[in-house]
Amino acid sequence: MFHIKTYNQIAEDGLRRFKPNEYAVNDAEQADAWVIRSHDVHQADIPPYLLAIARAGAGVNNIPLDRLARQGVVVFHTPGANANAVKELVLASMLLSVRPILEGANWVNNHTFADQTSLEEAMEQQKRRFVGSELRGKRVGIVGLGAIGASLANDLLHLGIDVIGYDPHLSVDGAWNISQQVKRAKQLSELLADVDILTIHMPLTDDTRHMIDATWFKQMKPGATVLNFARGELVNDADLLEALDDNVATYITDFPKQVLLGHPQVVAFPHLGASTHESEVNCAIQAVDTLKLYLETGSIRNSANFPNTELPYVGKRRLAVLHLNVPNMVGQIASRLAENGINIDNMVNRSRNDVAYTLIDIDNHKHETLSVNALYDIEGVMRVREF
Ligand SMILES: NC(=O)C1=CN([C@@H]2O[C@H](COP(=O)(O)OP(=O)(O)OC[C@H]3O[C@@H](n4cnc5c(N)ncnc54)[C@H](O)[C@@H]3O)[C@@H](O)[C@H]2O)C=CC1
Ligand SMILES: O=C(O)C(=O)COP(=O)(O)O
Repeated sequence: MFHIKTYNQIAEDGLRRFKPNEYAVNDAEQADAWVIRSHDVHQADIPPYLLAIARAGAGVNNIPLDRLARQGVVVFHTPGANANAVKELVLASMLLSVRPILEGANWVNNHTFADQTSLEEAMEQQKRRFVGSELRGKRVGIVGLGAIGASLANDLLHLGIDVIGYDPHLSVDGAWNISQQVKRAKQLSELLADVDILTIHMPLTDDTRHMIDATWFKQMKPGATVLNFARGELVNDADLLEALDDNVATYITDFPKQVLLGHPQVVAFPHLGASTHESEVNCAIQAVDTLKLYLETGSIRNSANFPNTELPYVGKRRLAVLHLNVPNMVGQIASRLAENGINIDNMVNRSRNDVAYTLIDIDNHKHETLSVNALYDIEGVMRVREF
């Protein structure tokens, strides 16, 4: 029986995939794994028995990935599972940025009129205040062409928008998802100087924190709009406030900051990007399925801190070893097994940055006295599991 603890609102459709005879959800403090969304793991105590954390969502900046990797805790996330929800909110925000839709709705809702005739007269007289412009023909710059950025780029083309993208780390697979009509900026400056709307879709990392600062804003056209549905900490708020007094007309974000609240040129949502029923279900299902795969077979899919490592589970005795990525680990593991008279039947070893993972299927008949302690003796082994 595995024990699972959840943080945040995780869709029932996902949690139901934990079969009650094999999993207990939120019934014990000592959980083998957590399922979370934006819960801040940086401040959390990580118990030694925790095997994995599954983030039902894309961004993993709320999780100390490297520290957990060295503790042998595998972190999963759900790439692309909420991209459509974010994209649709970004599209809505782009429409809000060119037409004073909210202002018009607020005006009509916040007034009282003597009768229908006076309502209609007032409307006809006031509507000139709410004239906007169209998205068609505008130029939009997208920074980060991953699941959200790529899907957005393709849809914007259908709206008659000129799209230019920048992503220095774009994978070949990622590039295949993007229409050839999307222009590629080789330098960020090519994009910034030229767009009416800039939208950010890159992850928050130590390299990107506060990256969007005065050097970006100063290159932008007067009257430009900046959309940030990625993370608040990507932006230097002081520089943004100066830019809003200067050339940037509007900032629309999913990540409100105290210093920006109430600013007349700022529209902020309470982190609603992934909050659709469809996206919550997609994320929860993907998170639970990858977690179950790991807990039940040792295979790692969609991890954010360990290499993806899959070995079909054929019911043989299996050892799963999380270890540092240093020379001769596989040799040492194989020697220990040989010393114990154990024959390796099938094996896979993958590495990622400082850590690595070795999955070994062993001969079913010769292992009965095997103790995983023999492998823990090897320096650099973080965790050994037996199936
Ligand atoms: N508002 C919300 O509720 C949500 C926000 N997000 C945020 O959006 C981010 C992106 O999400 P996805 O598109 O699903 O992730 P993704 O991993 O598919 O795409 C991120 C892209 O950013 C690119 N990138 C990395 N560093 C870059 C840089 N310095 N300059 C330009 N591009 C760079 C990567 O190469 C990748 O193609 C997430 O990391 C998360 O922070 C994601 C989902 C929901
Ligand atoms: O997936 C992401 O990166 C998100 O920002 C969504 O966050 P949430 O699951 O709504 O707390």
